[in-house]
Amino acid sequence: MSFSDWLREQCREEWDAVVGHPFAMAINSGEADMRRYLVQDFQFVDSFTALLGAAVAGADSFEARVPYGQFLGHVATTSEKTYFHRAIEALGAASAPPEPVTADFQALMDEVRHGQRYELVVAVLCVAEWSYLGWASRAARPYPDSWIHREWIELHEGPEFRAWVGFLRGELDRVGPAHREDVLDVFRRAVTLERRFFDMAL
Ligand SMILES: Cc1ncc(CN)c(N)n1
Repeated sequence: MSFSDWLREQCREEWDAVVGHPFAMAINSGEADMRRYLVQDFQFVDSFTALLGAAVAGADSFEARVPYGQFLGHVATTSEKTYFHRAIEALGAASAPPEPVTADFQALMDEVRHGQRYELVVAVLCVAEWSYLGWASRAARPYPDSWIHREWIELHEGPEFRAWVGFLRGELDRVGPAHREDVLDVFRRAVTLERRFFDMAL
């Protein structure tokens, strides 16, 4: 079993609650009310983008920095950024202050970013992306007609996103085992926050 598999096993109950969460399943069926969720998630993505920057800085080789840089460009400049703008406008969703779970998630991301421990930065990124692949890969085809649901699924599924998650898991497998307990602690906290985030949106 790889280290990332082992981490997931330690949090199996919470993990399954995230990837099978009723809100995620409602995204997959095109029935989720996305307003509150997206307004909060746009705030999550701000700290997430900063965390990607910390991964670029903290990685120990050029080969490792490049995928973070590529994904950073993806989130910050292209599909994901325009998705938020288009979707929030189409839904007529008013901006809102961070919910407690959003603030807690931002605090965890800021904590590991300021701590500058690459293995902990990767642990949070890996939970965020791997768990999203988990629920999105459960979506049945054809995807929903509603572009707001369909595009959100497509952003977290497909060959490119799978390769990105594979890269993150590989990094965690490479640098994590030397810091087993600390990595598990951060991984677990991030999984719990993912669950709470979907609870908030429901
Ligand atoms: C809360 C949350 N977690 C993960 C993702 C996937 N980047 C997200 N957009 N939002």
